[in-house]
Amino acid sequence: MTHLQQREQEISQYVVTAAQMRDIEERIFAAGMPVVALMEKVAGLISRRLLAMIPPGKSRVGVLVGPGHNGGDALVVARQLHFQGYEVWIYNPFPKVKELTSQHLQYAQSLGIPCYQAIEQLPNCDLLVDGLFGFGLERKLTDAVASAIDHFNTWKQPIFSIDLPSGLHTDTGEVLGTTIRATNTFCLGLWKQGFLQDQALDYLGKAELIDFDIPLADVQAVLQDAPKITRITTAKAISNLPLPRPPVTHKYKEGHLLLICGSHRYAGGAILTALGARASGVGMLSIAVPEYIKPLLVSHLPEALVVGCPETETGAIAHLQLPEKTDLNSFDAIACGPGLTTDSTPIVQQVIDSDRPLLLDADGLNILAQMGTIPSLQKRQATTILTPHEGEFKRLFPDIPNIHQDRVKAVQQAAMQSGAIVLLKGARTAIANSQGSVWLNPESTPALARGGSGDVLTGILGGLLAQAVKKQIALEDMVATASWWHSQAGILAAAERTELGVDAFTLTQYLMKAVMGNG
Ligand SMILES: NC(=O)C1=CN([C@@H]2O[C@H](COP(=O)(O)OP(=O)(O)OC[C@H]3O[C@@H](n4cnc5c(N)ncnc54)[C@H](O)[C@@H]3O)[C@@H](O)[C@H]2O)[C@@H](O)CC1
Ligand SMILES: Nc1ncnc2c1ncn2[C@@H]1O[C@H](COP(=O)(O)OP(=O)(O)O)[C@@H](O)[C@H]1O
Ligand SMILES: [K+]
Repeated sequence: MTHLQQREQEISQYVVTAAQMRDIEERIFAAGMPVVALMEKVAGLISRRLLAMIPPGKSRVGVLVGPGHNGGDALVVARQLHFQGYEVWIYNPFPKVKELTSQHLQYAQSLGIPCYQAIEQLPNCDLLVDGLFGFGLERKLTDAVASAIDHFNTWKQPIFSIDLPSGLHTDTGEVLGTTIRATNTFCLGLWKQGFLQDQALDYLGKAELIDFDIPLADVQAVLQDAPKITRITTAKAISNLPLPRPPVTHKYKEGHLLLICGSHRYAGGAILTALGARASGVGMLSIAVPEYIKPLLVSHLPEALVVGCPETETGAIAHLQLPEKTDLNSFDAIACGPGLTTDSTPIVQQVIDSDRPLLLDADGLNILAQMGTIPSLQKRQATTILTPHEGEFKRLFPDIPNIHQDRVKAVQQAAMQSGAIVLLKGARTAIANSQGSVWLNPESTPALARGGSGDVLTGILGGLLAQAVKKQIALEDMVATASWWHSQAGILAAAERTELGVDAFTLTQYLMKAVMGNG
């Protein structure tokens, strides 16, 4: 691996808030880096990326300049594009701007770059560079600036945002009044938390990190006391996989997973979960289902040990009937929930009472919510993992408000309340443990917004957990890896089959490819 690749891997795993970014920046300036030199450097990197991206023949550029250093960055970009032969117009409606920004504005004007205060004066451009606000935005946008942003959003031209689409909250990704809808965003220095929150995705366009050589020592110095927020990178996710296997091993050393899933009503969910578990490489897979659907599971997964259980009148599992000499202690991990219906309450209680690492999903979560025994999870001796989508999350944690406003905070609170590792599903899945550490999945695809794709995740994760227990890999890391794997398989499948082509069964068929392609 080259030095640059290593740097890219390291820097891309950090996620910061605006306050942390400011502290990091201050350390750099305090160490002697001149503010003006850093701005010149950062804007130079932005210009270089822009020049590589602007299609040939597109030479008319509008540059939107705000009152702070985001505006300063934009002015340096404007000057550099001007020297590259582009026709540049500046839009700056602010009567008062920061000192450095003001100097750049003065110099740009001295070069003959026109600067306008009113939108109407801005001629038709091929593209816009948005330097209105970056991480310094604190208040809601109103009045003239807000209507200017709304106006630019009606333009058809591409908009390249510097650092953040102007108007977006750096930490929560919330729209502060209104926000530029960017086609591309150049996130400066370190990934900001808002980039990994669902509500920001409509505005970010294609986001990329512009690394401007922030010393890792400064990042670590600022982040050490805060709860650790990690962006799940491919390199890290792959390194957590139980690969390579030791040459001398046997099936029980590679983890034994018990899946408890399915009902007459939801037989398919059991198959999808099991196929996800199969792809995880788990050494032994046992699947407890209602007796009636046992033949179905056997026909799909001939390698699995399928345990038919007595049924309720409604066709749900009434109670577990494990084979002779087997009890819950025989398993390295248990995954329980997909397709159970809410008639399998005693089973959920039984697995909670066990001392095995336990993953609860779907109806496992609904039953848990009905029982109202979340605090009792704290007493479990082994790790509990909850994987709710937003609906399940609200039923489980009704007192955590505003889940949409800040999913990172919501998942942290849920993990602390329950003592469990909580994986909150979504476009940008967020995972937290009870110590407040968070993992965010930066890439996924809306192709996964389909019934059954969560069942597949439960299978992958269950299978990885069983292996992690055997290999003493931190379970949090496995939860992060499972989330990454699930999304990458979706991305790969969607690339080959469009976003309409990724039904949950198809997704299971892309799981191995996703790892092989990144190995
Ligand atoms: N992170 C770094 O180390 C670097 C940051 N730089 C740039 O500096 C930016 C941050 O600069 P600033 O701290 O000056 O902040 P911004 O440029 O994001 O904007 C803050 C300015 O907007 C005003 N403001 C805030 N909310 C407002 C509202 N609702 N309506 C009207 N005005 C409002 C503030 O009073 C302040 O003047 C970054 O986003 C980035 O573009 C780069 O220049 C260099 C390196
Ligand atoms: N817009 C989206 N972008 C990316 N991933 C998504 C999106 N919508 C849903 N997903 C993912 O798809 C899965 C859906 O799971 P879930 O809601 O439990 O479905 P089901 O219960 O039908 O299997 C989750 O892993 C979720 O993160
Ligand atoms: K911006």
